[in-house]
Amino acid sequence: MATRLRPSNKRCAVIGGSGFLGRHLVEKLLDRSYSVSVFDIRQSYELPGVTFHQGDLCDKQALLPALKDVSLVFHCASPAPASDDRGLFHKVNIQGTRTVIQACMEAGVQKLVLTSSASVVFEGTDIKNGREDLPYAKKPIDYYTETKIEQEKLVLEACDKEKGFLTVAIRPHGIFGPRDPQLVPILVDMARRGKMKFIIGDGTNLVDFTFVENVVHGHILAAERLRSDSPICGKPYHITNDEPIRFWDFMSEVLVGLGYAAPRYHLPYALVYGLAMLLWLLALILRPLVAFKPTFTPMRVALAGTHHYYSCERAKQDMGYKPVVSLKEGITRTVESYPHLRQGA
Ligand SMILES: NC(=O)c1ccc[n+]([C@@H]2O[C@H](COP(=O)([O-])OP(=O)(O)OC[C@H]3O[C@@H](n4cnc5c(N)ncnc54)[C@H](O)[C@@H]3O)[C@@H](O)[C@H]2O)c1
Ligand SMILES: CC(C)CCC[C@@H](C)[C@H]1CC[C@H]2C3=C(CC[C@]12C)[C@@]1(C)CC[C@H](O)[C@@H](C(=O)O)[C@@H]1CC3
Repeated sequence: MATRLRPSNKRCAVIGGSGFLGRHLVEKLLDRSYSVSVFDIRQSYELPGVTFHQGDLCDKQALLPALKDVSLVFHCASPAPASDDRGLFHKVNIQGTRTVIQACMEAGVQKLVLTSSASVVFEGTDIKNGREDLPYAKKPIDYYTETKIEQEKLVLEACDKEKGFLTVAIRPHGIFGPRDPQLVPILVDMARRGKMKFIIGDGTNLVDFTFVENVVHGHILAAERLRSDSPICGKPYHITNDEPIRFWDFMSEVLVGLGYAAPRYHLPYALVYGLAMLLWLLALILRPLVAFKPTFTPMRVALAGTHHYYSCERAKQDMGYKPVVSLKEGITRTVESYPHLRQGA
């Protein structure tokens, strides 16, 4: 029996749908009666009703079948920030995003929602209640951020009402939640290796951490409000929990929740950042001989030791955004979702 086609505005594709954010987004879209196709370089799960297309987003011929009869595309694919692979970031986040835009236009996609990052304006100095009109970082701290800036520019510049191709960029910050591959698992690994005894700086720096369901909510709000008469066309939007928290309080709540000791002893921020820069340089010089990835990268230290939280006022104003899960509930649900990461597990 032919599958009953949903109205075109309920047919979407999620590029990067096998990932942490992507899978949560796919699950919520299914709940909201979208038909969903996933395009990803790997398949990490099966879900009834989801059509998987496996391939590299840099390959337009591989991408096009996933965009057939689709009006809305979410692009939330990126190499993992920890890979620190400049060539890969450029290939996927810049060249690959050009390919995504071309494929969307060829396939007649009407809306493209990009998952950008609030860090596109972060240069390692304090940002307090930063608004979207802050300039892009002139000296991004890492290659990942460097390419996320170019990626966002490409997508927002591609917005063309005359051609009926509308785009918007969502800038989450510090996404956490069940199945997160890079925040809690890395934190626990560091704790297990005895590297979480120290607080970098005075421990009072406020930051945004955003529970994944709030990020999903922001993406779907943007998608459903993206119309030619909408103010959001071609613009970036911060999506956070709107509850800045001390970075080290968040770390401690997660660690203690999983049975590990909270960091106790303070180390001067400038000292740790300087050491991280030296280690990064050493790793770069020795790369042809030996590959090692420092745990304390300049970006991680900068994020751990400075204020960086962002205003969601524009998203509240233009999309009616407000978080659907509180930080406290998000932390509780996240800790409960990682029994295998508990101390002694
Ligand atoms: N995790 C965070 O804290 C955070 C914060 C802000 C923004 N973001 C952005 O959110 C998006 C999703 O991040 P995540 O944390 O879910 O990461 P993730 O690594 O879990 O998911 C990324 C997905 O992209 C896929 N992918 C990578 N290269 C690909 C390619 N060449 N072709 C096809 N698929 C490819 C991966 O297989 C993976 O499934 C990314 O764009 C990231 O920059 C993440
Ligand atoms: C130095 C240690 C104490 C830090 C240990 C935890 C870190 C592994 C995470 C703490 C903040 C996280 C973070 C990201 C990656 C993992 C952490 C550094 C991002 C850089 C991931 C990519 C996103 O685009 C960034 C964003 O703007 O949201 C994240 C910022 C927070």
